[in-house]
Amino acid sequence: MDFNTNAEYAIAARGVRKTYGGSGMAPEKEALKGVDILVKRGSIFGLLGPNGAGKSTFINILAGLVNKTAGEVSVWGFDIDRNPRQARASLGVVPQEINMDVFFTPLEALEIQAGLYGVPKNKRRSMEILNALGLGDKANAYVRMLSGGMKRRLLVAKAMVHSPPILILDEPTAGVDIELRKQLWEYVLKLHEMGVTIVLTTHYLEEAQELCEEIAIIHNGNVVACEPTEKLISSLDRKTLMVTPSEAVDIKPDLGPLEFEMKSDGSLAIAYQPSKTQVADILERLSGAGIAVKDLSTVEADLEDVFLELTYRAE
Ligand SMILES: Nc1ncnc2c1ncn2[C@@H]1O[C@H](COP(=O)(O)OP(=O)(O)OP(=O)(O)O)[C@@H](O)[C@H]1O
Repeated sequence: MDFNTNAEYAIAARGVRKTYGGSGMAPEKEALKGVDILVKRGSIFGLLGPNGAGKSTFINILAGLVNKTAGEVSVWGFDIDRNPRQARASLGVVPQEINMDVFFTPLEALEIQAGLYGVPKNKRRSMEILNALGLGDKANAYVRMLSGGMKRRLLVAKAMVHSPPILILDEPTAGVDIELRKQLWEYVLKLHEMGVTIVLTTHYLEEAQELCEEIAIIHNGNVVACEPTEKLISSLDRKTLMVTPSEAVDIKPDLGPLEFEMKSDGSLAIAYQPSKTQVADILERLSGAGIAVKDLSTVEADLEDVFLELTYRAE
């Protein structure tokens, strides 16, 4: 990794460690154990990891809310130790929890937030942001009257008041139904099209696979992978061959060392490693077992397989 050209990166983190001090009976906790992460400018980057992996700790360090124990971090080219203000001004963070003063209207909430960030009145874009997030017609409604999905979009709006080039979303769709999730992503993608770099943490592998160009997987405070999504998935040497036999197979056929599963619709799902086994070999075994093939297709591994393999390897 090349850390000297930070200008190319929205976020460059090297050797980041965080040890939370113990208190009372609680021992010290090493939440990050030397994390290297590079996020390209203009990309959509996914930070994945099981509960307690260290994702929030990493984001809180970027946002200046948690002090790292060691390592270097720059945000939009600003070192978070030497230029904390510029670094902080370069990102907007959408928190996990909906924590808003429900007695304000969305417009007021944005104006207050802009004030906190010192955005001069003539530079504020509150209405523009509300419109972009589909909240224009709710500008003057009380926040407590908004639906859960609208409140989440308002959180995104609040994070954007100072026009940061990077938007960080911490578990933005946890507990959000599919329709609202789709809507939220539409708006986030709109911001991305406008040039905003997006970093999101998620437990939803499918979501990360669909949206993120690059993915880092954190496990137990270590980065176990940080690669373009496609590469990550293709690095996994695992595929499944789905076979529909011409005639129903009643008893479990003898396919030698091949691992397979008989599905309720009569098809066979045969797992194989493309580097070691050719589809032709599998077909030969099927033929040897007296199974004629009516149809077949291959299924690529997905992020879930990668995730399981990497986190398993890292145990
Ligand atoms: N303030 C704190 N003091 C002590 N330990 C902490 C503190 N904050 C987090 N931890 C511990 O550090 C580890 C990493 O936590 P962190 O919240 O960063 O994980 P995460 O990946 O964001 O998990 P989640 O997906 O549940 O939010 C966990 O073991 C957690 O218990």
